[in-house]
Amino acid sequence: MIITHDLGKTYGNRAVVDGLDLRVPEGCVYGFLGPNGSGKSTTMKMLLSLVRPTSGEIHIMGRPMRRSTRRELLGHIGSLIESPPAYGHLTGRENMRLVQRLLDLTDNQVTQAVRTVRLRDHLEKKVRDYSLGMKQRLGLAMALAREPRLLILDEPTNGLDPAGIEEIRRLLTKVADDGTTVMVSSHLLGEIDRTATVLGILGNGRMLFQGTRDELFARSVPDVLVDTSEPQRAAALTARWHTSRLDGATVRLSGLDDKATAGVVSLLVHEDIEIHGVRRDSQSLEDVFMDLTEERGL
Ligand SMILES: Nc1ncnc2c1ncn2[C@@H]1O[C@H](COP(=O)(O)OP(=O)(O)OP(=O)(O)O)[C@@H](O)[C@H]1O
Repeated sequence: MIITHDLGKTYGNRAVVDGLDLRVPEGCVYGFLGPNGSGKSTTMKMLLSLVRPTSGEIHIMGRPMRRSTRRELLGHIGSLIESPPAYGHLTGRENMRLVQRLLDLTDNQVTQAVRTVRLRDHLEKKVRDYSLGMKQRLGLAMALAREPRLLILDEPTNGLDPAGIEEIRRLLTKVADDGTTVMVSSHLLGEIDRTATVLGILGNGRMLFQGTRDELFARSVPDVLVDTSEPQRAAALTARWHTSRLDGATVRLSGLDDKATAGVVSLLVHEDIEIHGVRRDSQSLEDVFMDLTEERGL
């Protein structure tokens, strides 16, 4: 649905987005993750022609994004970038009517969008009296009303309470089930992890990882835990080659593959250190994400 080649944006002499090759498959929920300032918003704005790329190419729905194709392509894309777009002094219904006129939509399209985000009972209220979650849902209804093939959402869960976050997650899954491809950004893995079928992780404007959750897990090497009667000495001996730290009576070693683990065990045995157990720690996806982003010094 979205393919970019070497997409880049430079402000001054700073590359904010650098050599990005995005692959967003049709029909997926693509979770676009990265710490604050990593370039997610800038990338999404380039996809929407709100920011001009410094380099690279964008293909959406199999067609290059150019001046000649932009209007038509954008007609198939719904988006929510930064704060919710509605006017506070108007009611939800009045805001939806504005969008309807602007995009020449049918009554049915508007009704359906409002039903999807479950705002039917709040349409007569002024938007300034909406909660943040309701404002986000109205923004989503505005993006959905045109029945887009692609939905691009920048941090839609930002600032929401757990119930609001759950509501957005549920909505995105439903929208994707109905056939719309969704690209959604967040700086918190936990907020979109279970909703996203494909993940793209950005750090300092570069793609650190792109693939499924299983593929992300497969790339990670869980810590090795060594139980021993002499943890201090074992940690000191292994610290020379590996990141090791004491965890009570256990030495925790990071980044060891199977061969390196065998090397460490053999070293400790050679030094007459009694080993009671060696095992791999279990990891959450959050750990993997943190490892990946911290590794690159973000
Ligand atoms: N118009 C601009 N001029 C100069 N620098 C900019 C401009 N827009 C963004 N930046 C810088 O580019 C970097 C990436 O910003 P961007 O908003 O794309 O990141 P982000 O990953 O979306 O982060 P956040 O979650 O904080 O929005 C930031 O350091 C930001 O200060």
